Amino acid sequence: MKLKKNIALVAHDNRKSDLLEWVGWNWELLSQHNLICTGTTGRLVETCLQERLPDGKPKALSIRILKSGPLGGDQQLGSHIVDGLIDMIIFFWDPMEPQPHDVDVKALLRIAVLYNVLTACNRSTADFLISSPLLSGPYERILKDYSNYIDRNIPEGTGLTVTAVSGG
Ligand SMILES: O=C(CO)COP(=O)(O)O
Repeated sequence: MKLKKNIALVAHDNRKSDLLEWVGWNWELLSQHNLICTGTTGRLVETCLQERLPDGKPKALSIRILKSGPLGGDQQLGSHIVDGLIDMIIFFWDPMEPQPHDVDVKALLRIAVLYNVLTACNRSTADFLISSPLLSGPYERILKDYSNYIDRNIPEGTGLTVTAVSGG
């Protein structure tokens, strides 16, 4: 993990105001990192940060806006995790309302655990993550070795040939 972190920011509609308040509180620190957001969250975060940047500095902001969550944004973010492009996720998901893309949300949270990505789903955890002394230095994220799984024997007769793929 480099000094400049790749931080994903995502919130469901009922939690967007909480996330924006948190972003507003931490704007100075956040604007020093690369931000990756799902669609609607991203547009709101961008506006929130641009309003706070000193005049003439909006270009200093590094923010990538993916598709909206229900339109595939969570899956895009999951794919970024698999590719090693995300260091931290601040994901204020809604514990009180089902989402049309609940399966995508679950998949995103699963893949974040699998790849040992820092994940905060509430404000207290987000506060602890953003104020961690580890944030301002390089950090080696330990990845579990899944080579036994990758090299597992597939029972004969499936018609499948398992070929090792570099990097798993
Ligand atoms: O639904 C989301 C995450 O599951 C967030 O999507 P939006 O940021 O597009 O609202």
